[in-house]
Amino acid sequence: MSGADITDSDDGPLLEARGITKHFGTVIANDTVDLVVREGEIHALLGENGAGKSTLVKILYGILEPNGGDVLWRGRPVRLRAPSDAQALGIGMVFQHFSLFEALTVAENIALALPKGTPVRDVASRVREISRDYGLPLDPNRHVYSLSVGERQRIEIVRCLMQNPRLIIMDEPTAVLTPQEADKLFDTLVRLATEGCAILYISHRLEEVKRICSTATVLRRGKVVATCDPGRETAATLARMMVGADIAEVKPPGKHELGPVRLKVDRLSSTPEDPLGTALRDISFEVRGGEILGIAGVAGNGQEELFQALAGIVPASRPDTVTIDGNAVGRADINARRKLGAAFAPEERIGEAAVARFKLSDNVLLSGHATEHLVGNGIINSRTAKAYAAEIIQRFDVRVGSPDPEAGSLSGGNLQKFVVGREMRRDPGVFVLSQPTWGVDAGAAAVIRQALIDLAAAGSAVVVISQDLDEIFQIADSIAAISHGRLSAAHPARDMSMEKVGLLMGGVHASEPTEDSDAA
Ligand SMILES: Nc1ncnc2c1ncn2[C@@H]1O[C@H](COP(=O)(O)OP(=O)(O)OP(=O)(O)O)[C@@H](O)[C@H]1O
Repeated sequence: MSGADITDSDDGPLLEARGITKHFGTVIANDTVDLVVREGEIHALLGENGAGKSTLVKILYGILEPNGGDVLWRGRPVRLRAPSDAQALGIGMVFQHFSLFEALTVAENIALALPKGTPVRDVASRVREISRDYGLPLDPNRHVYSLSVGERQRIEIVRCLMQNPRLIIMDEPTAVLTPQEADKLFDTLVRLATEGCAILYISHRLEEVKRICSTATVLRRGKVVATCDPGRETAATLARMMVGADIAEVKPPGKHELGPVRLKVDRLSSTPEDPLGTALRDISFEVRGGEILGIAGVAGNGQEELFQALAGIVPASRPDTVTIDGNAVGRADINARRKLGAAFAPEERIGEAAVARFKLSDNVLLSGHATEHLVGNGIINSRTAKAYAAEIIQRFDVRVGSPDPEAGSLSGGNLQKFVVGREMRRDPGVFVLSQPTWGVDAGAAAVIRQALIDLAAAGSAVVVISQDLDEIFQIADSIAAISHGRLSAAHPARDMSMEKVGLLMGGVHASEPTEDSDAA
């Protein structure tokens, strides 16, 4: 793409949404929303969870049809019935969850998105060109399974760029990236913007919005409540626009005595069932009562496998590989571990943590049935389950359209609040969470982080597996990093810096020799 072929239109802004309204049953997800996106601007779309951001961009990309309002492209009304209509205009979208085939190469994956019959060889040379021009290093012949999450995202971006877009929509693109990868992405976006391409950018990370976006439209409960230049705001003023009130500051864990070891992992190694998974190699650590251990790492380095081993979803080879409050549970399943007072909140909300077609009260049963008297004599106590769901909704400010909706109708961040809240209400003695605030807005993230700090202060042992280093530094007492299935030693958070953790995430410890003593 060259800057020369992008001409400013006298007809109107690149994209304009006028009075867009979208209902889901009784929920008004977008309420007469106006939005103007101009050529060459990086435009943030901000709002707390459930504010209507995803709904709006799905309408602009032709995935959803609005109930009312108009979309104008260069001043002319357009109807977007499918993504192909949006693409034909020059609108591209980079999704948060990538739809790539692991067993195919980069070039083969991209060819699938192009008109039939485009030779893979031609695609490969275009990929090389684009990746060189935009500073997006990508080898077209590599297989997707061998790539990091950052590299996978680059495929989506290159795929998008091959269609010569005038507007790129990005939904939380940095949530899965290391700080270094995020910096590279920002360079690319700024470069694209200089060439006239517009970017509509959804992010809950307000500091990065301040850094790269020149305009922001703020949504609250489906309505536009502000447009501003984020560079002239502080993260706090932006958050206030989103929420309509000040956000509570997370109070860092004060000095406190640690209790006895509550979770112990001893020489955990594993061979993944999934050939594309990561083998865990000789992982050992301890977490005491009162302690939050933050495990940093780029996705795909064994986090999922570690979570599954801790939760008992995949049993270890020896009972004493995992010990909870002195009980050797390495071979025990998740319910046996829950009965010992442990709780687990996985990264995947739909499928693993919650069932989309179940009501929230039924989702309470999913993890609570083993421990909470929700099932007696084979009969489900649905009244109690409903009361628990209502309690979680209230405490974690889960935004719902009706008192007990299906999990699948919640926005991503609201479902995450529900899942974390469901486990938290059981006051677990050992609590393991993966990406606890992924996709959660600043206000709700503060509530979740504070709740974890308070839980630890009351004597629980907490493990937070997270790619968000700000989060780890905000809440953890000690920090380790996982890379290529190996876990570094844990260090007190006060002795760590972003750079040190970044290096560990990059695997400086992974080449240290260790004995694989527990390979299953
Ligand atoms: N398919 C659906 N069925 C019912 N309600 C829905 C559906 N999709 C979205 N909603 C509701 O519409 C509202 C807006 O949701 P949307 O996903 O657009 O919010 P968001 O701003 O993108 O939130 P998040 O930051 O959590 O992703 C929410 O109340 C949500 O529950």
